[in-house]
Amino acid sequence: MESRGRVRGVLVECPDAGAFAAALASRLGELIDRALTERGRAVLALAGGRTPFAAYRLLAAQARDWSRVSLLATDERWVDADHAHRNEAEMRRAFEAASGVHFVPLVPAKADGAPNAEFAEARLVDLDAPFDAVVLGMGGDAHTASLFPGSPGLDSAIDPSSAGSAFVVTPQPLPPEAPHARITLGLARLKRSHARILGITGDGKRKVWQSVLDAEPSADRPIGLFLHDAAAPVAVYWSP
Ligand SMILES: O=C1O[C@H](COP(=O)(O)O)[C@@H](O)[C@H](O)[C@H]1O
Repeated sequence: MESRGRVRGVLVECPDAGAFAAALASRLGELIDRALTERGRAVLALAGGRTPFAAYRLLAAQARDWSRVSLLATDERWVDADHAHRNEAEMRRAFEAASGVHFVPLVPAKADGAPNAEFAEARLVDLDAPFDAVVLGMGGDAHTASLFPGSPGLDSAIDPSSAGSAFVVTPQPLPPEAPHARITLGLARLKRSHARILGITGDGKRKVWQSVLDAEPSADRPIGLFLHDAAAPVAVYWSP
């Protein structure tokens, strides 16, 4: 436990990417097994992007009854199910070893027409209990999930009085590595979890994380809306 900025929280510093993946997979495995023991079921919302995927592959190799585990992305790109930028598709590949695990999509298999959150909301109706774990990532602009600073849709997605759990956010500008509108879980839904974890790697992201802690919470740095909430602490996993 250590104090950073004005926030107390857990920081797990790992010496390298392998140790980061192992530590994250181990913690997620503990959280899943606790949920299975206590509730007979586990539901996790997992970051997409790139950073956590080695951890997901290690997690998937752990032995347990995966048929009682459901996974969804914290956010999804408005693309078809087989698109290379679809977070869910990448997760399905990472969890191939986890026989029987369930995936809850946030976007229809054919992402036709204007992006909308109706499909996601319909899937989330059955997942009203707190998540067992939420894994967040963070971009260099301090976005998390698809809560992109300064983007259309952000205000509703971070407003605790907004109805619903899922929102359309269109990053502005569109990130070159995944230039798509997004469906993201909102701030309140992401916080409603038995555990919140942020996974980041590299000195650049560590500096962003520290600068967010040192600043007042603001919609300009959406990850700070989690990191500054003492009522919903975030464990941070980091490696160079
Ligand atoms: O677009 C996204 O970016 C963030 C960060 O991704 P990373 O590749 O820098 O780890 C990710 O957490 C989010 O789920 C994803 O859709």
